[in-house]
Amino acid sequence: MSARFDVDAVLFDLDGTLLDTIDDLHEAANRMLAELGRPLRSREEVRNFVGKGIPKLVERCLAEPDMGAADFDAAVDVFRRHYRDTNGRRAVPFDTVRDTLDTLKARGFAMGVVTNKARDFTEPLLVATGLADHFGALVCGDMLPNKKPAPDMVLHACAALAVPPQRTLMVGDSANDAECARAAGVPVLLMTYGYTEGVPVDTINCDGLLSRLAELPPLLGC
Ligand SMILES: O=C(O)COP(=O)(O)O
Ligand SMILES: [Mg+2]
Repeated sequence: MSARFDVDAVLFDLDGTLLDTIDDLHEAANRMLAELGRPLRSREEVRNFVGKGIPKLVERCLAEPDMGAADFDAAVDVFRRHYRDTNGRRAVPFDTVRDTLDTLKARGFAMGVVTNKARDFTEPLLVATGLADHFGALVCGDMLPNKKPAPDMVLHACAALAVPPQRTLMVGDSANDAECARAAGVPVLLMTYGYTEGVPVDTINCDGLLSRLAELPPLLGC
């Protein structure tokens, strides 16, 4: 089968692309808000707040621009304490993720995860969901100075996999992934079911949309 993308490596976003993590994030956010005496957030609100890492999620949940730095840092610590407990409890791979990763691994593709989630939460989550063994590179939001949408994390993952950006494809769910990949010179596909910070996915500049990950292997020639 001819490949639409002639690549050796595939990089995946995590939240909203490989894993449905909203229930765990929502519960941790509302435990934090309850502990701080603030109004709770709906699942849909938290879904729209995910994408730029934990401090940004906490900032969006609180929506208190005048909060001092010390209080804000304390709120982030409260969120982290609760997320350590909820992380991985209800998170599950989206439909066809596991089988597709197995297929690509068997076909010899190098694979990496590029997520704005912090490393301390990403590693146990990949283990809890049984995905950890698929990836030769893991680049998390607190490992480099610049998170997605800056290109740094994708370039770092390419270097770690020893595959040049022009032989790599990114699969994500948000404008953060699309802009990051584009800036790194990597083509990018977006899942239609993910977390887009409230932006309609079909308005984001990318190389194509997938409604389930099983649509990916044929585009890579398998
Ligand atoms: O932690 C986040 O805000 C989003 O994580 P992601 O980059 O895996 O979508
Ligand atoms: Mg995402």
